[in-house]
Amino acid sequence: MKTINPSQTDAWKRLTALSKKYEDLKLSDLLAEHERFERYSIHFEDLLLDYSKNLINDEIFNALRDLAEETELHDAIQSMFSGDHINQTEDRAVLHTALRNQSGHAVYLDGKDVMPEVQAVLDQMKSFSNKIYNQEWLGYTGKPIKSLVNIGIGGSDLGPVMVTEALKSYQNPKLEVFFVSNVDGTHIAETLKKVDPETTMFFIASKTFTTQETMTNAHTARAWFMEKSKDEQAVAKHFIALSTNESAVSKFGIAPENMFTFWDWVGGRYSLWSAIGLSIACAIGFENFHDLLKGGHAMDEHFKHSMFNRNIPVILALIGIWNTNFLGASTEAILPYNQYMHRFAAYFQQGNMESNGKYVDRNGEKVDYKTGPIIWGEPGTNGQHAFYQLIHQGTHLIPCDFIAPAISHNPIGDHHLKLMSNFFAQTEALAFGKSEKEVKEEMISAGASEEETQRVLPHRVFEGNRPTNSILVKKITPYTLGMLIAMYEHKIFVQGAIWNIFSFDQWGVELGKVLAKKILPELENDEEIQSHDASTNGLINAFKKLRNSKENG
Ligand SMILES: O=P(O)(O)OC[C@H]1O[C@H](O)[C@@H](O)[C@@H](O)[C@@H]1O
Repeated sequence: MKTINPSQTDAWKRLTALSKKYEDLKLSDLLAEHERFERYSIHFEDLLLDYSKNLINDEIFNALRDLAEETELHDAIQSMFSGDHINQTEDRAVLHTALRNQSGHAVYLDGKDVMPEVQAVLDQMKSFSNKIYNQEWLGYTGKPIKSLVNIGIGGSDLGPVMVTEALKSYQNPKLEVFFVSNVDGTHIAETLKKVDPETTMFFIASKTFTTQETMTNAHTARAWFMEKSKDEQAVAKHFIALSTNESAVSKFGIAPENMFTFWDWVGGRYSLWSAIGLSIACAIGFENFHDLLKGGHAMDEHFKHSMFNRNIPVILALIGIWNTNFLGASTEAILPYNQYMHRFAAYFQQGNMESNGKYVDRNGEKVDYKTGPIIWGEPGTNGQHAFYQLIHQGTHLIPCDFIAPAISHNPIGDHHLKLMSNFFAQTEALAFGKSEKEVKEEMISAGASEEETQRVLPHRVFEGNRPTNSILVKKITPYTLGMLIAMYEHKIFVQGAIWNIFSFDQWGVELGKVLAKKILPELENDEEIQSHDASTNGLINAFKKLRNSKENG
């Protein structure tokens, strides 16, 4: 991939000028145009993206599309799908799309087709997950497995958690799934209280098989299991590994036949499509897992082959760039109006922030423009009663993605209609707000005095003009969820390509890890510490005093 500084392109300069020219652009004016919805929305299969409630017009959109052209996005997409080592700082290809490739065509990496290996692991996953799902895999006392415990963190946790939660209505009711990620002993302790060693399968999920949190939790789980079973042979029936690191897996004591492999060209935060997704396949059944892959692949094809102005991930990415780099937004909220998707925003917090949280460009130089936004969100309508106040009337511009299914898995009474009325109401309210005139009329007709109306008026006015995307799908099925995940993955990719940063490394997580390793032995005794700065020394020494003090406990 070539390195092109986006802020030096003609399109960027035009966009800067356009942000001044249209600084008074009003969503209420834009949305008065009858064809606005037809022109600023896209259907792809059962998915609809409405991006008409954004502060863009044709001139702005064309300049954004030119930015994509000028920064050679076509070549970047081509490079990723064709297995170039686009993760240059780690000298790796980025081929998670091969894991869900349903085309029947080869995917070459350094001249070798990776599809046979991908298929072999999928076959292994299929046979294992069928046994678990159908209650045919028996534990060391001959009972079927009832509890699945995935031990992993970051990309080896968030994807499996998010998907198993989102697809809970597909789960075999005979199975319960648990996720242990935090090194805080509470996480594993509380989980072990709920499971029985005779009927529990532990999935040790770690790409590197060296991550401190995961290995600590895995050792604790194995010690607990050994204490209960008192049988070394029994481990093979209750522990499997999902990893790229064969030697560390065998050192831990897991036999090769109980290891499900993947490859260095699968980034951790893109790995739910790989063996890391095995807990998903076991919980919802392999066919459903396969549908998830198919949905992801459908979005890959759309992304690869659609023109930029009809390309959902590209459009989302360009709108994000407009909001971030030209309208001053620093954050984006993801708001699924679907309770099952309650971990979706948390999942893309890692997906987006670990990928595009970079201040150095592909030349190793500090960027002079903003890169990845802060991602957060909660399911609607909970968020409405928590943080929407700030989105409506705060001083920050917070572009939001609203996501909802037309059909609920739980069609009870009028719950879904109420949920959806909130979904539609919020984007309307954010766009149009409420004028002084409206507030005045409303208060007077409710019997408020002129004086009271004047006093409260400014507080009850909503400026509006807050941009949103609305994403509607028919139903949250494995296939649709696959499409949605791949849609955001590619949005992140497009933004990273345009921002000229490396989206597939994560050096930023290293420093803290290294320092924690250095500090750990210093905590193992009660000696006073002098080896750090004033604050860190002070904190460590206070911690040592506190843990030894007799008072309160
Ligand atoms: O799967 P592993 O190797 O245990 O890594 C877990 C996580 O570790 C680090 O925080 C990062 O590298 C993440 O991208 C990764 O997902």
